Amino acid sequence: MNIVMIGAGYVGLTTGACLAHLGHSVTCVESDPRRLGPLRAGDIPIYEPGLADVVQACRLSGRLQFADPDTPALGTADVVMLAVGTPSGADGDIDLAQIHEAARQIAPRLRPGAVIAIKSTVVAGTARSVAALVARARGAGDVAVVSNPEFLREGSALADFLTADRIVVGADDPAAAGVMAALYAPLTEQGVPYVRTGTIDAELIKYAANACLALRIGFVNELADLCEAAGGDIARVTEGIGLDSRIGPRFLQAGPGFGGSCFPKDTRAFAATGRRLGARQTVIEALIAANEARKTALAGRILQALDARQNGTERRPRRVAVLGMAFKAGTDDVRDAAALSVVPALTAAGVTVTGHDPKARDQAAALLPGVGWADDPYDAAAGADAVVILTEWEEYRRLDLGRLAQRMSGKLLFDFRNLLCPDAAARAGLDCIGIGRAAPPGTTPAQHGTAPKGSGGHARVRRGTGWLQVAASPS
Ligand SMILES: NC(=O)c1ccc[n+]([C@@H]2O[C@H](COP(=O)([O-])OP(=O)(O)OC[C@H]3O[C@@H](n4cnc5c(N)ncnc54)[C@H](O)[C@@H]3O)[C@@H](O)[C@H]2O)c1
Ligand SMILES: O=c1ccn([C@@H]2O[C@H](COP(=O)(O)OP(=O)(O)O[C@H]3O[C@H](CO)[C@@H](O)[C@H](O)[C@H]3O)[C@@H](O)[C@H]2O)c(=O)[nH]1
Repeated sequence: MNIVMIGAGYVGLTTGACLAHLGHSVTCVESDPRRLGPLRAGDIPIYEPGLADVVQACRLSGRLQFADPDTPALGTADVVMLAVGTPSGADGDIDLAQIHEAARQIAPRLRPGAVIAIKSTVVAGTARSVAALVARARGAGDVAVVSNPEFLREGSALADFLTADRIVVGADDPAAAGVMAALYAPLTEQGVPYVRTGTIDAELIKYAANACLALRIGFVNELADLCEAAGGDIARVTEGIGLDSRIGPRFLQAGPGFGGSCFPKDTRAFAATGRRLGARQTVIEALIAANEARKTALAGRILQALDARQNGTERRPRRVAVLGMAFKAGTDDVRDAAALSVVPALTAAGVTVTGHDPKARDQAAALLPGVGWADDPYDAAAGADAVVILTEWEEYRRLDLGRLAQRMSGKLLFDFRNLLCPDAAARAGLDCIGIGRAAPPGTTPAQHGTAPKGSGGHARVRRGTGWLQVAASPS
């Protein structure tokens, strides 16, 4: 089939390359020259493991091409997929401007019977409103609009697409449903489950899936706080609950709070949809607040421990190495990453920050002025009072703690991904403060702050009898 993919970002590029890999003829259309330029030159403008090889192979086979929005490929497309951004707008609700703009651009140029498939994450009712927009632009209702949400994760996007847990297609038009079934036949013939619904249900499935996964993480993060307070160990507790087959072991890793381009924005849009339609999602509203407060409170925890290590009244400049800018390992994406909350709060408190990330340094540097950058974690740690791990990169899991300790001037190690063994850290002379387990003797136990109403986006972290004000994320 002839496919045109509008938007060659994390989803469009991966999905387009995978559809070409499955035998379709795909043109990826990109309006941003900073992305289109490298793609046309044979480079990949994002980091996604394995993607460069698939793109290269499909280009050479002639099944994958890159074009600007003027491409004639639109006129012969069987399916045009929209994989443009759907960021948060006012009040957390979705901003559909890119979807509407793309639909307006392509509508007059499609052949009758073509199908528009919305791959972007969009709120319930979007496919229907886009169908009306397209019909108005064409003066005819001869192009159907279906919902085909994407469930891939960054860092494992290829495998997530090619061996998906399920494909969801929401189509209100039977002929369009048939076209989509043919598109995905190479995967469904290999046993990938295929869920056919109406457009509204498909749109709701996407948000419900993300909300459900985010809730697990929100729950396990608060459970970690309880473990710390009670003297438990979150790893043992999640192992114990995860063996219940109704719960399962995945997505139970406590950490700095969920980030990325999807969970924060999609939970906000889900909650906003509930408010707009008079069906409040109060559980999700609480989750959003808890997750934001958690990220903000991390910096308070670091500052509190640094303060506790200052001797007497003399205050000397404090230095912190922050390892991990990406919102998770395996990607260069920093959207809503914990680092974007933690680092500005540290610098606002007068701390000198040196950052490191194996893939996301450039993206982070553009958003974090005033931060120094190091090429490896040991250089980042040089002279640092504390080292803070925010992303679960494999190279941080394998850190040589003795070497790290030698480079540092202090001995605080905040392992906010629980990558390291506290005993090994102690042997290296470091006080390793993880998530959801007892703090090492002599270090300050966790005290978890919240961002109370009217705090203007600042979190207050309980500190002795007073409150420490910590600047919130700019994101
Ligand atoms: N990133 C993920 O892991 C993921 C997974 C599933 C779903 N989603 C959803 O998929 C959508 C895209 O996400 P993303 O992370 O790939 O975003 P992205 O910002 O990386 O990519 C979107 C691309 O679309 C391009 N674009 C916008 N308007 C265009 C137009 N009219 N013509 C051509 N190109 C245009 C932009 O320049 C950009 O490169 C969002 O709705 C997101 O919620 C993302
Ligand atoms: O046990 C866990 C799992 C994840 N996270 C965090 O949760 C966030 C999201 O992680 P993940 O879901 O792995 O990455 P995404 O690439 O954002 O993928 C999510 O968002 C996509 C966009 O909607 C969906 O397609 C995917 O199915 C959904 O998993 C990151 O900050 C992770 O560090 C945890 O803290 N603990």
